[in-house]
Amino acid sequence: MAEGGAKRAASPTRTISPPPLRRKVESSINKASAASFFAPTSQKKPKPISWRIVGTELVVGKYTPQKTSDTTAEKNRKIAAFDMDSTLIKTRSGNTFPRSADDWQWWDGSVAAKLGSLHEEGYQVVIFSNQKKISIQKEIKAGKTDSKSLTMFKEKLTAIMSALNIPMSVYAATQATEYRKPRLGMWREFIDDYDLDVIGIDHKESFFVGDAAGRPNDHSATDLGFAINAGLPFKTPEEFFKGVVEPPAPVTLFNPTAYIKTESESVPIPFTRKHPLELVIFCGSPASGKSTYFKNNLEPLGYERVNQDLLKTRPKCVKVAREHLEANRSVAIDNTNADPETRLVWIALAKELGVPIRCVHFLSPPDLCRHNNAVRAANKELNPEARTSLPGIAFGDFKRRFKEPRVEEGFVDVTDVEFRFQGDEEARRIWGQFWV
Ligand SMILES: Nc1ncnc2c1ncn2[C@@H]1O[C@H](COP(=O)(O)OP(=O)(O)OP(=O)(O)O)[C@@H](O)[C@H]1O
Repeated sequence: MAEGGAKRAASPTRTISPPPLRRKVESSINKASAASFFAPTSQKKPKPISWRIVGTELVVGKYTPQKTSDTTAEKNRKIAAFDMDSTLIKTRSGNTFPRSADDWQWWDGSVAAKLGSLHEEGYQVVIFSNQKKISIQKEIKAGKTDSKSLTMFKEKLTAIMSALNIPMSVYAATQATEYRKPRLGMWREFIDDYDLDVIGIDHKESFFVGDAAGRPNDHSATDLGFAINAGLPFKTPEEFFKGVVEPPAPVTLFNPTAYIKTESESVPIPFTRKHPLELVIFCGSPASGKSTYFKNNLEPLGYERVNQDLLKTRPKCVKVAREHLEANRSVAIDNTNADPETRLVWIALAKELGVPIRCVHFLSPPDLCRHNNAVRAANKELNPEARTSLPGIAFGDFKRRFKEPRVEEGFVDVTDVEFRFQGDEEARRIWGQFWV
């Protein structure tokens, strides 16, 4: 379990075809700003554990026993990957969250021996954990190195990895960025750290074990989604450590593949111009696909784009839209325009200038918009305007204000737009993963 929640019995292994091993996603994180790569804490006497902090979002620990034999294959390596909380360990106190660094015990009596055997069998052992309770940002800003929560995490992992005493590493995502499971940032970082794109991974023999499997009492399905994204067979701790078998649980994460249509289906009905000069306003949630739609459909027809994220204020938007219309250039207002009051500003402008006004309404549901938001923030190449991740409140605010646009408000027409994925194979591979 990543950050609290209930757990249940097992589901059988699921296997899916692996994605290409590695793709250079331009992280929003400046790696140069990260602490030196696995720098030992002392130059004189290297300790078995080294730590690396990436930005404020990822903690990486690597444990190398003093006396160890390298059992891993030089080619096509087998990976034994685990979630941590409620998978390898649980609290001793019985609390959902640990009280102190020593508030842990093995999740099951078989854990330590089993991980030791995996090492003997040539597996590379790694932990991928969501740890949003660890705070880094505040302390870095204050010029300190470690927060209390980070110190506690390091102490706990030092004890766990020392007890196992096998070569292993831990990746902990501290914020809701590209590193957070089910997203693949930690997996990519791991592949990068161990040159696994060169060495190769035996996906059939590798696996990921986690308790967030989407079963009725699970707090989420982020572990299952992570395994599917990484192309790893998935097991629950009950199945892996106790041999319990249960029917597969449905993946309860937002599955974007429903929006990826076949080639012929994926061509949206084209937007057509109705008047030589017109004002078009968009209405749709943040990250519903408005700007992408403009770029694909209206820009080629010669419409000018007015967008408040770029122009900052509504009066500025009105001023720029007016200038375009007075110069005989059709305009699209690429804002959310959630309610009739906001839309009235544009209807009034159109009326004043004697220009017909139309509305394009984006039907993308909230979970799709959240998905788009996460994909956009984490992938530079799918994010031409370098947008950062919008907070959840942005979606709630839209929902609260939203009133469906109607022709009676003063529009010539209202065009409903269903989301259809458009992009090349690489964009489809990224966008088609579980993100939220
Ligand atoms: N038709 C599409 N096909 C594939 N991906 C899309 C499509 N539309 C949007 N996306 C993805 O969703 C992200 C968000 O879309 P976009 O920026 O167009 O939304 P928006 O409604 O303009 O957002 P905002 O209101 O926050 O400005 C894009 O960066 C892109 O990754």
